Amino acid sequence: METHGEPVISLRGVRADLGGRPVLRGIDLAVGQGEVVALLGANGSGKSTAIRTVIGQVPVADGGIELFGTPRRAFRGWARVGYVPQRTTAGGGVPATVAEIVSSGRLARTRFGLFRKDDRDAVRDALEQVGMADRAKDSVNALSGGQHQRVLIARALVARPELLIMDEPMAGVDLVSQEILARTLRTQVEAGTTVLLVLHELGPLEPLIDRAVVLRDGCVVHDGPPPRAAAGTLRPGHDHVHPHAGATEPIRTGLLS
Ligand SMILES: Nc1ncnc2c1ncn2[C@@H]1O[C@H](COP(=O)(O)OP(=O)(O)OP(=O)(O)O)[C@@H](O)[C@H]1O
Repeated sequence: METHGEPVISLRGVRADLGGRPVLRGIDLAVGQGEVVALLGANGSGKSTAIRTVIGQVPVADGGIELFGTPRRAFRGWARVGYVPQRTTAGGGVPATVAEIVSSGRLARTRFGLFRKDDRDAVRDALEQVGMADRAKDSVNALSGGQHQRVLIARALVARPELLIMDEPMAGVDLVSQEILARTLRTQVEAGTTVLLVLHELGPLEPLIDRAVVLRDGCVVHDGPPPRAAAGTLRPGHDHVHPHAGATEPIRTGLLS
């Protein structure tokens, strides 16, 4: 997939260690403006770690990361980036309302932390996009997993980011919420938002994905057209042999093994 101008995200030779063990072993990855790139791979292949190096939550042992053409260490434009973490601890008993959680994503865009009409409108718009406007005053602890995920996505969208980074947005999400999330993402992509997302399988997001990058054991083993889910090869525990467009040899991506 061709990229347009300077990449929005660029990783070059990125290495990272966790618990004294190498987890990323020289990752090269570029995401161009307006591109939608899926990061795929088996459990433990380093997908979450890769995106956490991008947002600065995991230190880089070697290599370089740039965001919007600026070295990550010098990057200050975090209001341009929306991040949806893996949904494990989110909410975790914190007594916050849906509107409060979403508003927290707007702070970087407010002037002096004061919420003006624009900011309140943005919170309402984001909640409407994910179909949660009628739950604004409810405690997040009263929500289902899928509704919770919709709130986290609204929080990422409320600052109107140019780049959206999401870690398994569909994991543990019911069908209704999956459809709403797919629709929300389509709206973002149509508006030109750049997207990097970790996925376990392409699923309902497949039509939106421009490129798939497959990790295995901390290395990129495929970077190109998304593997065809329709071929029925995305079975957990099996190597996925993907016939690369134009290549004569099939590429063993080890998608979910
Ligand atoms: N904080 C940590 N300390 C030590 N090791 C870690 C830590 N976080 C992750 N790891 C290890 O790093 C490797 C990659 O983990 P990572 O979460 O990036 O994988 P993943 O591809 O996102 O997997 P999953 O699909 O299960 O989310 C795994 O072997 C994991 O056990």
